[in-house]
Amino acid sequence: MGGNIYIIIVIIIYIFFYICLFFFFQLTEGRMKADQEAPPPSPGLEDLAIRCREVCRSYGKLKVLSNLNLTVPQGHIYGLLGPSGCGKTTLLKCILGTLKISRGHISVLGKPPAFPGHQVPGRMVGYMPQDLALYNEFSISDTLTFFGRIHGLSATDTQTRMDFLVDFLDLPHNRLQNPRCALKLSCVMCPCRIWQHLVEIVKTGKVSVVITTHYIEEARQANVVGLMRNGRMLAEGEPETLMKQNSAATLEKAFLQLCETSDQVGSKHSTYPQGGVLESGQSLESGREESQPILGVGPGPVEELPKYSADWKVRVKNVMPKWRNIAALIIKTTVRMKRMPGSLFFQFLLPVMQISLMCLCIGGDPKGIQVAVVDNETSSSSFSQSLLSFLDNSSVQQVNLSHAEAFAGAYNGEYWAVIGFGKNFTSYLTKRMIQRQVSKEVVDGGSVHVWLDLTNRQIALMLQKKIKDAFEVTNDTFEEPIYGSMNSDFTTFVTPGAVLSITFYLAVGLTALSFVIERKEGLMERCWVSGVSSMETVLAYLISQLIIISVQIVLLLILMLLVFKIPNEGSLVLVIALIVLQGITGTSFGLVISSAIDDEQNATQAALGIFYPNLIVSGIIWPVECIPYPLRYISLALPQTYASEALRCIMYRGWGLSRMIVWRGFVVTLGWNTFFVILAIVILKLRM
Ligand SMILES: Nc1ncnc2c1ncn2[C@@H]1O[C@H](COP(=O)(O)OP(=O)(O)OP(=O)(O)O)[C@@H](O)[C@H]1O
Repeated sequence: MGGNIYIIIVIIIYIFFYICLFFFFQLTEGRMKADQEAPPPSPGLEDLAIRCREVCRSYGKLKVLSNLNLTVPQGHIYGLLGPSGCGKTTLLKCILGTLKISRGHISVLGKPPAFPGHQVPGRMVGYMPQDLALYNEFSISDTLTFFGRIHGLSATDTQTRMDFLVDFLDLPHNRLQNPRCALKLSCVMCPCRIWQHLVEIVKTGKVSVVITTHYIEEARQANVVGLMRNGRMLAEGEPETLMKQNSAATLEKAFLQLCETSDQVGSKHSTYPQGGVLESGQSLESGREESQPILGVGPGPVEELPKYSADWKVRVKNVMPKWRNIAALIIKTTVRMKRMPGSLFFQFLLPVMQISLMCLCIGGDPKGIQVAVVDNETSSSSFSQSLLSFLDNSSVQQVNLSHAEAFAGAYNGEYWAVIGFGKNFTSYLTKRMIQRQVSKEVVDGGSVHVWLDLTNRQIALMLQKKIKDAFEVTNDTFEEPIYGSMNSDFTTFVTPGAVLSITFYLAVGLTALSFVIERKEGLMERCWVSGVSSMETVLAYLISQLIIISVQIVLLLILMLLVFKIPNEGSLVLVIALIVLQGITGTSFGLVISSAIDDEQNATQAALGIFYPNLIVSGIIWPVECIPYPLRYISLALPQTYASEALRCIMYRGWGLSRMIVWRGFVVTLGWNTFFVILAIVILKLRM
C-alpha cells in the first residue's frame, strides 16, 4: 500500500514535470522564433504584408542571407527572383517562422513570425514548396482534409474548397488519385489560369502572394519583383520600372544589368562563399557589401520603432497544446497506416515473429545428442544397465561401442561424450555402498567415467546435468523452489528482457525512419508552416506509436502466456504498463535520432549501432552479475537493465509496486523517456 502511494506521488510529479516542461518549451518557442527585441514597425506598416530589414541568416559558416531588405505591400503579387541557391527558400522559411534569423527584423502582417498569438505560421499563411511535399499515400481528398483540419476548417468549408479546387485545377474527379501527380499535371496544364486566379484574389487587398522562381521572365505579371543575388536584394520595384531603369527589353536582361552594376560597385571580394547558378549563366563570384538595393524600395530612413508585446492571456493560450493539431496528425498517421497495409502488417507481426523464434530456438534443451557408451559389464542385470536406463532418452542418444570405437568417434566429432563402466562396476559399487572403507581401486572401479567434448558449453552443461540427474547416488533433495519452477530454462530468463528490447527497438526504428522521411520530404515543414508546433508533432508521434504498441503487446502477451506458457505470477496490468512505457521510450529515442540525423540510411545505422551493445550490456541475454565492474555501472544506467529486472520480478516472483526493484524499473523508464523527449524537442528547435 505504502509503495503504491509512493508510485502515485512519483507519477503525479512526473506529469507535473511534463506540464512545466511543455509550458517552458511553448513559451520559449515564441521567443526563439520571434525577434521581439528587434526594431519593428514604421508608419504605414499595416499596409505591408511582409517587411524584412537587415536580415541575416547562416547555415554554419555559410552566410546565406546578408543584410537583406524586402517589402511586400498588402494586396500585391510579389515575384522573388534570383538564381538557384541565392537564398530564396531560406528567406521564405525565415518569413514563415520555420527558420530563425541570425540578425535583423522580419514582420509579417504586422508582427514578427511566430509571435505569441500570431497566426504566422498558421492559418494566415498558405505555403506551396517547390517539391510539393505531399503525402504519397494520400489521395487528393485525404490531403485536403488533413490540411483543412490543421487550419481549423469545418468539414463543410473543407468540402467547399475541395470542390472549388477540383473544378479550378481540373483535378480528376476520382479523388483517390495521388495529389502529387494531379497537382503537377494541373500546374503544367493550366499555369495561365493559376496566374489569373492569383491576380483575382489579391484584388481584394486582403491577400498578398509571394512567388519565387529562378525563371525570371515568368514573373512579368507580378505587381512587384525583388531581384536577389548571393543572399542580397539587388533591386525591388515594378517589373516595367526595373526594365526601364536598366534600359532592358526583358526582366532577365534587367537582372543581368543589375548584376554587372553590382559587380562594378561591389567590393573586391565576396563574403558569400557559395553562390547559385543562373539559368543564363552569369558570374556569381562577386557581391555587394552594402545592404541597400541598387534600385527601388530600400529600407528608407532610420525608423523609430515600438517594441512588440503580447498579453499574458494570449501567451497562455499560445502555450496550450492545440488538440486539433495533435488529432489531425494522429488521424493522418492512421490514414497513412491504412493506406500501407503491408507496413502495418509488418509492424504488428514482427515482434510476434521475433518472440516466437526466440522461444522456439533459444533456451530449450538440446535434443538427440549422441553419446558413446562403453559398458564393460556383460550381465543384463548389472547396475550399469539400470543407471543407463535413467538417462533422458529424448535428449541423449546412447550408442554402445567398444573403448577404441567410442574414442575414435568422439575425436571425429561424432559423439559429444563417452560414458564408461568398468568390468566389475556392479560389485565395486555395491562394496562402496556397504563398506565404510574401500580401496582406491574399488572407488575407481565403482565410478562412472565421463569424457566430455567441451567445445560447446551449452551442450556439455546439459549432458553434465542429465548424467548427474540419472546417476546420482547420494540423494541431495532440492525442495520446492521459493520462486520459479524446477523446469525453468534459459527462455524463462531471457523472455522478459527480450520483449522489452523488441518493443523498444521496433519503436526506435520505425519512428526514426518515418520521422526522418517526413522531414526530408518537407512534409513536416509544411505542417509547421500550417501552425503545428514541434511539441505537438512529438506528442502526436508518441500517441500514434502508442496505438501500434498496444496492438503489438496484445499479440505478444497472447503468444507468450498462452502459446509458449511463459509463467506470469504478477499483475498483468503492471506487465502491460512496463512494456508500453518501454515502447514509448523507444519512440522518444527514435525522435532523438531522427531530429539529429537528416537521412534515413544514417538514422537506421544509428539505431542498429546502438541496438547490439544495449542488448548485450543490459543483462537481457546474460545476467548483469556476470558483467565486469566498470561496465556494470554503464549497464545499470541503460534504459532496459532495471526495467528487465522489474519485469522478471513481476512475472516470476509476483511482486508489485511496493517492491523497490519493481518501481525502480518504472522510474528509470520514465526518466529515460523524459530525457529523450526533452532532447528531441531541443534538437528540433535548435535545428529549425
Ligand atoms: N539546411 C541547409 N544546410 C546547409 N546549407 C543549406 C541548407 N539549406 C540551404 N542551404 C544552402 O544555402 C544556399 C541557399 O539555398 P536556398 O535553398 O535558400 O536557395 P534558393 O535560392 O531557394 O535555391 P533554389 O531555387 O534552387 O531552391 C545554398 O547554397 C544551399 O546549398
